[in-house]
Amino acid sequence: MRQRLSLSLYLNYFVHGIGLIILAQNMESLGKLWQTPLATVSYVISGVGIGRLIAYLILGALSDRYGRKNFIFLGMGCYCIFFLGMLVAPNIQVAYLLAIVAGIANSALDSGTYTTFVELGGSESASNVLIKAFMSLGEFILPLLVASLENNSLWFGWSFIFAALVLIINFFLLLPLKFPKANQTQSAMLGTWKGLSKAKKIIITVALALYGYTSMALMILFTQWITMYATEVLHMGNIASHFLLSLYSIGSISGVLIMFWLLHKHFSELTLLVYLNAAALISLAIICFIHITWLTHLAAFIFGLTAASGIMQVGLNTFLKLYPRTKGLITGIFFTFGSFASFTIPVVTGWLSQKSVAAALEFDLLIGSASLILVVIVRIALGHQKTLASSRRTVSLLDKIIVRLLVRRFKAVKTIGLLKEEVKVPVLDSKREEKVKANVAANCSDQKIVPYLQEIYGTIMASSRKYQEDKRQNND
Ligand SMILES: O=C(O)C(=O)C[C@]1(C(=O)O)C=C[C@@H](O)C=C1
Repeated sequence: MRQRLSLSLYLNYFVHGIGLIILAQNMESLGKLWQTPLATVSYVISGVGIGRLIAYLILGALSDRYGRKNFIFLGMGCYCIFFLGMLVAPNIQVAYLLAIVAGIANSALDSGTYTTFVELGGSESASNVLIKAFMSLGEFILPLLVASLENNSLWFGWSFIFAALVLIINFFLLLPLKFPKANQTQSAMLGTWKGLSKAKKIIITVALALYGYTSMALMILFTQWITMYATEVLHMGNIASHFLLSLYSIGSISGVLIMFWLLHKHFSELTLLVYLNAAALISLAIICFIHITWLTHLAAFIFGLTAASGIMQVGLNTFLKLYPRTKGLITGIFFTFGSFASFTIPVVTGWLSQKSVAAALEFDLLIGSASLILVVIVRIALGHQKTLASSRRTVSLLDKIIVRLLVRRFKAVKTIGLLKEEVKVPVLDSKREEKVKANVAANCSDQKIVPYLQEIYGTIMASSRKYQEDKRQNND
């Protein structure tokens, strides 16, 4: 059941990946449909950003109250209206409204899905990072679909209908599935805020919200300017310049898979964020300052591998863990900051590019530095988090070591047993046992737990005796 639910949630994001670029990929056909120039179609795309900006906060907060499933259905419904409506939109005004509906769809899906994955428990960060992988899959497949429709002289609208159909099928798959209860404090998150001063809580909250902006801005700015930077500043050819973006995409998909694996291995999320943001910044600096072709290629790949590996999703996840009772609202706040980035970055960099394209890309260094500083602040302020899950990991690790040591102890006990047998001495040696318990007390740094440890040693020695006696009886 849980797997079916996850799969359906991911399928929505495959369609969302298509939705993200379907207008840009069909600009010419849509321009003809509405009899408008390309620039006007591009203006319609900005409606998606407006929709997101309006909807995130409201829908996020509402999803805490009215259930995740309803909001996922709302998102799917809005996306269907967008995909099918665009094909019959009579004019640019209606198209703009539909673009806003797509933005609302995006917000509704996000506020219902990211929260559900956290509520499903388990390796929730890894799940939320996989959302990014499904988006990339949609973004990868749509251009191929559009190109093959074009090559076969088929109607461009089929790609829109394909996306709507997947959503309709998914609606029926999702309908019977049960969702986990919303906003239950997950046991794995207990104690996350414990022991933090109010000032620290405010600092962490503000830093994570701002990270919603910087982590989104870092990617958007790069994808918007890298091709032009390569042609104008690095004097690369047309194909080589476009290839940089492909390398970034390949890096991104690989990065998401690596991130998924690392999170499954229970790597510390915040430590990962610090390393990945640092690596993204270094690769960006290489592209900006060291103009050697092969190095630029490698750096573009590494930038995708790090900056677009789902570090935004991991940031959101940390944020959600801190506010387990208002996850929808937190998702809304985080993505509102992200939407604000998709709105302001094109404006700021457009203005900077009037000076030079290099200045536009170099602005990403500033964003990357801010991102790194923010995750370092959160990392330091939160310190080493002692959650139920992390403490259990520590216990498991220590148990592994203890078992190894006990195996060695039993080997020594076996030898003692054989030696005692040779000289016909009984197995039980009460004096020696008293001495062992006294040693435990002497070696223990916390006197309060001495009686517990001595009790454990009583059991260990009883088992040792039994082991020695069994060996005697079996003559081995
Ligand atoms: O030292 C011994 O004589 C042992 O056999 C080992 C050991 C122990 O586990 O430490 C086990 C049984 C004895 O009663 C005392 C100690």
